Amino acid sequence: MPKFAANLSFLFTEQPFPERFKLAAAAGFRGVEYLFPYDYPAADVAGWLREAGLEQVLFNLPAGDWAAGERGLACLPGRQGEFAESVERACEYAMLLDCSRLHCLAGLRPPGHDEAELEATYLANIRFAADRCASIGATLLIEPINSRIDMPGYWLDDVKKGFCLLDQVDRSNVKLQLDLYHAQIIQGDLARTIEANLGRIGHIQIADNPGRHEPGTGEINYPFLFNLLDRLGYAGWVGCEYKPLTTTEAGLGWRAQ
Ligand SMILES: O=C(O)C(=O)[C@@H](O)CO
Ligand SMILES: [Mg+2]
Repeated sequence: MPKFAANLSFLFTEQPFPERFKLAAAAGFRGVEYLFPYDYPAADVAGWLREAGLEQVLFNLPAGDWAAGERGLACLPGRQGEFAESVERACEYAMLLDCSRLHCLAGLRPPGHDEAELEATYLANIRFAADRCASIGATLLIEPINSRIDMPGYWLDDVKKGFCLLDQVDRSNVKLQLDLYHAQIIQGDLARTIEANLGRIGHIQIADNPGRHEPGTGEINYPFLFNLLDRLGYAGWVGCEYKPLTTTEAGLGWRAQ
């Protein structure tokens, strides 16, 4: 089986954020990821990781005004200064948390700008972020997210577009974050997509479809895909980014199958 990381924005939400680290460790996870650490001092988060014996696998760059509905800054013309600040803040946390993967949200398609302008803005921002990440030994991840159900208006909403952007960015420390739940909604053909692009995939996330619940609750054949990842020698992490159908603990049985 691959290495599974608990996503603490989705799992163990029965308890406050600081408590979730030890719950993840007690449930057998060795790594954690979450959306954002910025509500807490990095030294506190580092302490929770250390006490639980966990590796910090991944978190996101600040993504604009999340509460107001923003979902990243990278494709937004006119927001480059704020984007640069978000890169700096994420890198400060990554160094203190010893985290070598950062995910950069693309943003929602803004009205009044053509596709060429959004793409040029995105590519320039991603190259800037990649070079700063390289200076601390980190990989920058970009993730296709479905815009049909979970994030209407999201700009990077196609898996092929994600791989095409990787080619254009042309930085060896930029990889694709393949969230198999989103990929299933966007296009399916999961096994072939993994097999054809393994070297360009820097992180994987899982949830079943429909519902975004734990593996085994929907149409995706996760035992088959986990076997495939083992057979292909995928050495990265698989983030458990799903909404437990009932409780987190009750929904962990799929790992033993
Ligand atoms: O929504 C997802 O899927 C993610 O991986 C998040 O990090 C994006 O906010
Ligand atoms: Mg995801």
